[in-house]
Amino acid sequence: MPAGRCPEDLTPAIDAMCKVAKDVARLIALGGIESKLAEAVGDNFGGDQQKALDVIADDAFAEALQGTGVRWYASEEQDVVVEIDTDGTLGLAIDPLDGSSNIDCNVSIGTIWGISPAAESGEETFLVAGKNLRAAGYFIYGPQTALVVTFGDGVMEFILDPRDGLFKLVNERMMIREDSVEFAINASNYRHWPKPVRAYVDDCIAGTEGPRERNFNMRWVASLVAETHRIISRGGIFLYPGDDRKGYEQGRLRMIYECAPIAMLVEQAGGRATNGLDRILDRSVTELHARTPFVFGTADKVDRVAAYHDLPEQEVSALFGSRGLFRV
Ligand SMILES: O=P(O)(O)OC[C@H]1O[C@](O)(COP(=O)(O)O)[C@@H](O)[C@@H]1O
Ligand SMILES: [Mg+2]
Ligand SMILES: [Mg+2]
Repeated sequence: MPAGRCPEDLTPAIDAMCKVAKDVARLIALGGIESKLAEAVGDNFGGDQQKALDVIADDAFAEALQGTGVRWYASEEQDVVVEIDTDGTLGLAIDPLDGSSNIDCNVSIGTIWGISPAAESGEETFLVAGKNLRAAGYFIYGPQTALVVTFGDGVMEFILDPRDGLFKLVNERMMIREDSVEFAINASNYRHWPKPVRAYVDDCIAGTEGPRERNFNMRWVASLVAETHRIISRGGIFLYPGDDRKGYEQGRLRMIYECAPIAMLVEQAGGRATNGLDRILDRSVTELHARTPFVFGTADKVDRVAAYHDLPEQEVSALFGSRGLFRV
């Protein structure tokens, strides 16, 4: 990363992660030729199947972060917080490989991370509100490998130049556009969603004939990183609500190493990130792998989702779908 763009005490950790991201990108490019990266190798603490690349990426980041000032390492792929460097002053939370279900089909995947001040224990470091984060970012491994990062003063985008292996600054201040008509949600779970979420999506789908009086478009990549990159690049809204499936009461996404870092990036790009109602960065969880419902994107769209939660019961039920209160 070019000098002066990153706080000095974070530079060794960020540089180390950039080196690993380059290796991971190369490994992904060789997937299927040299190794079977999507092969199932076990289960993680959250009950998800671990793919070979999940474990390779986790090992590589944990090793590279040694001696970079990181004391506590909280990873999706580790049962508990790991102490890397007793003298370190930082805590690093990481989803080493996001979008694992896309490894075998050549679709964008990524790495999400957030850095906070280290406290005396791993729990005290990570079981606090996300507004404590000093930096957050993701690497996206797609047609281009990119780093999108914030240190609390806007969001920068760097693209990896394969000719010299350097991350080059291409966007000094990414801002979420407000005019997008795209929403992202896994619609196969429609019947499980809470009524306000169904009502919100019903109204998008109703298009010009519904209360929104405009047509919308839908995208679902199933890689949070890819979804975030699209929304930060051109606007829209993402929803992964809690639903009535067993184990999905708080949705699917994990607060500490997925939602909080993405929420910081989204806010720094002028957007909003909530659990449907409340700001993600004001909330904390009581377990390392705890999940949270997650809604983020263009501010007015995210606010609108919260407003649907405040509508009276009859306004969000299927039989009274006119959303009269929104029309007046
Ligand atoms: O398969 P679903 O339920 O649509 O969930 C997709 C979501 O799960 C995730 O893949 C979870 O992340 P991991 O791959 O790191 O477990 C997100 O990237 C994505 O948004
Ligand atoms: Mg993930
Ligand atoms: Mg993951």
